[in-house]
Amino acid sequence: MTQTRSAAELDHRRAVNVALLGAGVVGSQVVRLLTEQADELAARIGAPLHLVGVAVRRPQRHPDVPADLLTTDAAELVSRDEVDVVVELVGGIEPVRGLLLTALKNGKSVVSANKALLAEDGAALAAAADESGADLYYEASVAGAIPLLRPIQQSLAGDRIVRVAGIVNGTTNFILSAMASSGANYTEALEEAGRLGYAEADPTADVDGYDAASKAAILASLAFHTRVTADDVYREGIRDVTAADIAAAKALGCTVKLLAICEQTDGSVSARVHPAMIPRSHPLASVSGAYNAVFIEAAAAGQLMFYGQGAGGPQTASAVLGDLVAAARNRVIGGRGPRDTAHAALPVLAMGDTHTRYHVALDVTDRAGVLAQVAGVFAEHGVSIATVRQEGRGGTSGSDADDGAPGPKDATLVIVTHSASDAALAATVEALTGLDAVRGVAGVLRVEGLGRPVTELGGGS
Ligand SMILES: NC(=O)C1=CN([C@@H]2O[C@H](COP(=O)(O)OP(=O)(O)OC[C@H]3O[C@@H](n4cnc5c(N)ncnc54)[C@H](O)[C@@H]3O)[C@@H](O)[C@H]2O)C=CC1
Ligand SMILES: N[C@@H](CC=O)C(=O)O
Ligand code: NA
Repeated sequence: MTQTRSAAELDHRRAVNVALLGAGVVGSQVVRLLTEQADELAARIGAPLHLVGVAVRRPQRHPDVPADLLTTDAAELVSRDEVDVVVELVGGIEPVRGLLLTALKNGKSVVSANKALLAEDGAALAAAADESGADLYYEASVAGAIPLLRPIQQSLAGDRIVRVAGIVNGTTNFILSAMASSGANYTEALEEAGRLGYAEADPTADVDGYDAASKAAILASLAFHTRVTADDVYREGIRDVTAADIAAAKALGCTVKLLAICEQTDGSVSARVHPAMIPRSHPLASVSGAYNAVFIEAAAAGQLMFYGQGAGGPQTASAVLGDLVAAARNRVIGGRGPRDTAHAALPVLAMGDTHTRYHVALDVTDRAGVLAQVAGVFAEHGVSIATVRQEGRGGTSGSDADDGAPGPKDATLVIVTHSASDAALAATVEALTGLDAVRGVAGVLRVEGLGRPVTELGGGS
C-alpha cells in the first residue's frame, strides 16, 4: 500500500539546512514557498528543509521573515557548520563571489540566480564545487521560471546543440512589447517593469543588454561544452531602438525583439545580443511582456522551443526551489548532480565574422542616379541587396538651389540585404555616409529568421 509521508514522520536528523542570502523580489518568494509547501517539499526530498538564516541588508524591511532568522552578517551565515545549502538571491559580483566560493570550498551546495556572477566567474565556482563535491545549480539565472539549463545539461547531453537563440530578458521584452502594441513611452514602460519586479537593481543591466549577454554566455557555455564569459558576447541594448524602427519593422511584416543568439559553426562559437527584426509569423514574434522563449537546435533532436515567464518573483522562485529540491535530494541520497562540462574549449568568433541580414534605412536626396550610387557601395563591399523600397517624404533639401527655388526632394531608401558579415555591413554603412546624396543613416537593424528562411519581408503590415 502506498503511503504519503508527512514532514513529522520524516527523519529530522537528516534535515537539510538552508541559508538564504537576499530576501528581495525573488528571495521573499522563496521564503514564502518554503513555508507554505514545507510538507510537500519534505515528502519529495525525503527530509525536511530547515531555513536556518536569512541574510539581508536592512532587517526592518522584512516583516514577513521570522525575526530570529534575519542577520546582516552573510559571511557568518554561510560559514556556519550546520548549513548544507546556500541559496543566493542577492545579485552582483561582490561580495557574493567570495561568499559562494567559501561555501563551495567548505562542501556546501549553492543554488543561485546570479547570471552576472556565473557569466563572469562560473569557471571558478564550478571548480570549487568539483573540488569539494558540492552541487552548483543556477536554473533561475537564465529565463526565470523556464526549465532550460537542466534540459541542456541533462536531456540533451547526448545530442550536439548547434544553436540556442531567443528572448532571454523580460524587462526589455516588456518595454518593446509595450512600445509596439500601445505606442508606450520607453521610460514609462521601464518604470513599470521595475515596479513589477522584472528589472535588475540597476536597470541599465537590462536595457543595455548586459543581463541578456550574461545569459547568452551561460547558455553558450552549457550548450557547447565550452567556457564563454559575458565579455565574449557581442552586446547592444534597446536604448537606441526608436518608434521609427518599430514602425519600419511593422511595414516589413516584422517586429523588433532583443535577441540572444549563440551558435556553433566550424569549430568555433559565437554569442551575440542585439535588437533585431523578426518576421511576425515567427513564433518568437508573439512572445510579449515579461515572457521569454528560447529555441534550441540540435543535430538529432531538431528544433525545440522553451517558453514561459522569464522574470518575476514567484516565477523565478519556482526555478530556485526546483534547484533547492535537487541539491537537498543529493544530500539525502549522497552524491551530487551532473557537473558542468567545459571539455570543448572552443574559440569565440569575432562579431565582424558573424553573418546575418540587415535592414538599412537611408535618408537621401531624391535625384537621378542616387539608387545606382547606393547600390554600387553595397556591391563594392560584397553585400548583396535583397529588396529596395523608396519612401518619398515630400520634403525638400532646398537651400542649395542658385535661384532660390526648392531643390530635389528628400526620400528614404529602405534596403534589406541578403546574409552578409557584420564587418562588411559596417564598412558599407560607413562608406554610404560619405556619399553626397546620403543625408543620413536613419536606422540599421539586423533581420533574423532564426533557423527559418526570411521569405516574407516586404509583405507589408
Ligand atoms: N527579479 C527577477 O525577475 C529575477 C531576478 N534574478 C536574479 O535574482 C537575484 C535577486 O534578484 P531580485 O530578488 O530581483 O533582487 P532584489 O534587489 O529585489 O533583492 C536583492 C536582495 O539582496 C539584499 N542584499 C544586497 N546586498 C546584500 C548583502 N551584502 N548581504 C545580504 N543581502 C544583501 C537586498 O537587501 C535585497 O533584499 C539577482 O541575481 C537577479 O539577477 C533572476 C531571474 C529573475
Ligand atoms: N531583469 C531580468 C530578470 C530575470 O532574469 C529580466 O528582465 O529578464
Ligand atoms: Na530558467
